Amino acid sequence: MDSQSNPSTRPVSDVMIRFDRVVKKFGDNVVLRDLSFEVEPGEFVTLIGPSGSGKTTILRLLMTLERVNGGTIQVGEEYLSHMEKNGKLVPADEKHLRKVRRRIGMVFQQFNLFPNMKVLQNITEAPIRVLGQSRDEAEEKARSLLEMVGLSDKIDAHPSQLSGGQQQRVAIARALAMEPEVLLLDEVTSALDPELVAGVLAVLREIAETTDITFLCVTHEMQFARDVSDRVMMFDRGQIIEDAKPDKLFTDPDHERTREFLHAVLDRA
Ligand SMILES: Nc1ncnc2c1ncn2[C@@H]1O[C@H](COP(=O)(O)OP(=O)(O)OP(=O)(O)O)[C@@H](O)[C@H]1O
Repeated sequence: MDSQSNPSTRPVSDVMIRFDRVVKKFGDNVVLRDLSFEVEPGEFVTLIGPSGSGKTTILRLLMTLERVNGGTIQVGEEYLSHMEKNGKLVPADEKHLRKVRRRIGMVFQQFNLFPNMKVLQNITEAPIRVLGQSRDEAEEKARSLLEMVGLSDKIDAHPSQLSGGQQQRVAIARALAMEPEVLLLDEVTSALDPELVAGVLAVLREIAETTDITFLCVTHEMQFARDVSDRVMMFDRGQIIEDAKPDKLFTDPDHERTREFLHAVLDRA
């Protein structure tokens, strides 16, 4: 068996995210069935698939908002559900979970900004409280991030004074301020008016191209997925049925379900 086909024998330094035979159930509903996949450091991987197939569940497991019912998840060399103690794997405690969680940022469909804080404070709050940065350091970083997302002039605005697209760009800046190694994107444009989508996608594209952050992205924006992803995984009924480079998957998929899904999505667009 080559090392590619057996995730558990590959050196961990090659892998930023590893799901190894993960099972996730909600009651009798088995959402993920022995799911295994890996994402390399710096890769941009997109998950596509029908509604309800378990894509968001994958991201929520990585954020430790859900727990696995079987199998293991690793971020870099660290397990989410377990930690190493005296050479043995034991169940993770809260401190360990916080440490792993800190490596991961997430941007949601709903921007979830703090409504009572101005844009600047929305971005500096967590770096000051969680990373222990000084206010000056956090504000300097926030200013450069706001420039990156094209919102330098909104630094003193409140979220309610911004468009949805601008709020989402603040949410992206806020996630980046925590210096994540992994950024999870969950349908980040689906709550936006169509004319605001391009601005948000352009920002994400720039971040993907100019940083070494590892991305795991769930989206229905097929053109974006095709342009930005290193790999696209087609997900159906709790399993990856196809995992390929975007040009291959979008033009010549191997699996009939992928073909049907792409037709359905592109017909709707
Ligand atoms: N907290 C929960 N309790 C019970 N069932 C849940 C919960 N979260 C998700 N599910 C179920 O798990 C399945 C997968 O949901 P998930 O949100 O991961 O799918 P998805 O592929 O992201 O779908 P969509 O594209 O519609 O967001 C669905 O059947 C859903 O009803």
